[in-house]
Amino acid sequence: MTTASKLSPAPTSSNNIYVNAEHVLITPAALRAQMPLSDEGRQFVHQSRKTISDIIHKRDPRLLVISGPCSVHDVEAAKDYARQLKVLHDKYQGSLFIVMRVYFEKPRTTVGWKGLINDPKMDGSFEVEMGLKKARELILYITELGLPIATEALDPISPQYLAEVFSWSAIGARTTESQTHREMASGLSMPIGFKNGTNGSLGVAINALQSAASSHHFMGINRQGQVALIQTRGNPDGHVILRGGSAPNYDEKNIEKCEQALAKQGLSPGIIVDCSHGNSSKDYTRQPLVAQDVVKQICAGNKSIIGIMLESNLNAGNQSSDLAKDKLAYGVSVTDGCIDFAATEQLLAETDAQLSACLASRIS
Ligand SMILES: O=C[C@H](O)[C@H](O)COP(=O)(O)O
Ligand SMILES: C=C(OP(=O)(O)O)C(=O)O
Repeated sequence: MTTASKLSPAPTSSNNIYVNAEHVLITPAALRAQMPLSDEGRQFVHQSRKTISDIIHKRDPRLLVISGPCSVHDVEAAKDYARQLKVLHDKYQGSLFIVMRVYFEKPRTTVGWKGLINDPKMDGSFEVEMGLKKARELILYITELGLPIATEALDPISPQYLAEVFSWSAIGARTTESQTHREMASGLSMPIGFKNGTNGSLGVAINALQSAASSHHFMGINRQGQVALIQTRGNPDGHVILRGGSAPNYDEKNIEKCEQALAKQGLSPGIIVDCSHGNSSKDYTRQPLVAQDVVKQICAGNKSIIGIMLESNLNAGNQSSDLAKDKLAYGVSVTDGCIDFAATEQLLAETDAQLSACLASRIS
């Protein structure tokens, strides 16, 4: 110990040194009571989850299509997108099971806007309670339309507020290796896809599948917002999402490599191809090319590919999330670039036409 004269004054607590403030939020139970999921909505989510599980386990030969904006920042534009996607959902239900990508939480490489829940006004005011309410309002609306919803499970607390409405979730490339996310996935009620790592590593996703299929005990919150010991059974509907890394990984060789890695661990081969991110080399216009290649593989006999993911919005490209509200273009992503709705519609029409011809051969 140095002498007292050399010591700086001790803080009054040795904890929270770098914490500026804490604000207590509405509890999950209170939010759910204020904005309830109807009985019909619950039944719809249950049925949608079951359909996705059937696709994963090859009891349903259709292709799962997860399509929607990289992130939601404008609830009205997202509703507009949902209404248009619902038409395609119904039209192509013979060959495709179309689910809307509704991403509220963005994992950033360094820093940046972290999504509608974290900062709904996009101005650094971080009104998280407003974000949770806007998110819940949107997913209840989409459910009422009769369109299933997919999201990324990033924050380990938000599922108590929203997850009852989601039919599918992803664990992202930046968190697939995280024990916290694997534990959370082991208790989530919907099928969960694990992305390969941002560097392309497949091993982290395979390890995650094994972990999330197992039972875990960990600290979390309950519906009343209390810290609780959560004990899970393990999620039986895990699968891999190939999203590419420094190079794409959707080609036949990489799909085969993934099938072999899954088989080696005794895991059933369920693979979704994310047509964006590393697989499009971050060029959104390449997404249809990726999807077409994947559909070609399926029609050539591949049985392990169960779905595709598209980053799609009303309008093409992206714009900065730093723009003033009145300068933001309608229906354009503020995160990764997206294909527009017309391109999405054309791609899904082509996919339906090609798959319809080879669907029967997918039933093993
Ligand atoms: O899907 C979205 C982005 O790729 C992800 O959130 C990372 O974004 P960033 O690298 O711009 O932070
Ligand atoms: C962040 C995403 O993807 P990834 O985790 O693959 O980077 C995403 O799908 O929005």
